[in-house]
Amino acid sequence: MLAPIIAIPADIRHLDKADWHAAQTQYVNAAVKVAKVIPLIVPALEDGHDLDAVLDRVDGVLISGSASNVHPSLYGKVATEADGPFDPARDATSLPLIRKAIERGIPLLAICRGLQELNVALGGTLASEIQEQPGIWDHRKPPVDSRDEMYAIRQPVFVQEGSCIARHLGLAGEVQVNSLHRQAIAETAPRLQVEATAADGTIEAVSVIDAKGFAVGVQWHPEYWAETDSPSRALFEAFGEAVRAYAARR
Ligand SMILES: N[C@@H](CCC(=O)NCCCC(=O)O)C(=O)O
Repeated sequence: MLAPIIAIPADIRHLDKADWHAAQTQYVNAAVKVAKVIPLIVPALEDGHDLDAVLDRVDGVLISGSASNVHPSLYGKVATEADGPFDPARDATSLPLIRKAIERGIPLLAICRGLQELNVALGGTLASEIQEQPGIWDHRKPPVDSRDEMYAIRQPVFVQEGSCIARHLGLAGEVQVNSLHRQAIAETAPRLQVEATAADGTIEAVSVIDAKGFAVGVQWHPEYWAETDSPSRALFEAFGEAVRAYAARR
């Protein structure tokens, strides 16, 4: 059987005086080496996309993290400069892609910004600069140069027994993860079930209620250590299995 294909919506990045449609290597590597699927990077378009044409041709969707933030207008807030940087083309591509994938039952794994997009796509809201709230840790990207240190596994989250994410991770209770975010879910979308939290109450994992298949989001970055960290590997292997099962049915 040919390796199934997944869609990864791109970011718009500016490099060499040009705009690029880009995805980070860590997501591609986790997809290819652990989930054993072929990622296609989907261009981020503010308009003119035919996402049904994309979804007719893929067997899974992986929504990656990004340093940019979902535009606050998409969850009913007035944007301030502090809420940036923004990536409207990414928003315009990811949010409808998420809704369509859920509707079609295409396996969906949403990571960090992807979890935040999942929440907004289904009607939830986000909080910014969460570290400034009383009792909330600093979940931001550590100010270091080495990416391995930046993505170091350094904080416990607590996974609910019997949850979808527990099944995919192969464990429940405390699991150690990395953390590189300054936003988080504020109001959980009606169709999302919280399945893991940090000790400070920050939502760390959700699943889609009544999903037709694999449909979870995590605030941490399992892709970065997917080859070596057991829960990270288990999550990407479970995603790959769901994608292959979808491909076989399709
Ligand atoms: N911007 C959002 C989402 C955070 C996220 O996806 N972080 C990944 C960092 C990627 C990088 O900087 O290399 C937030 O801050 O909450």
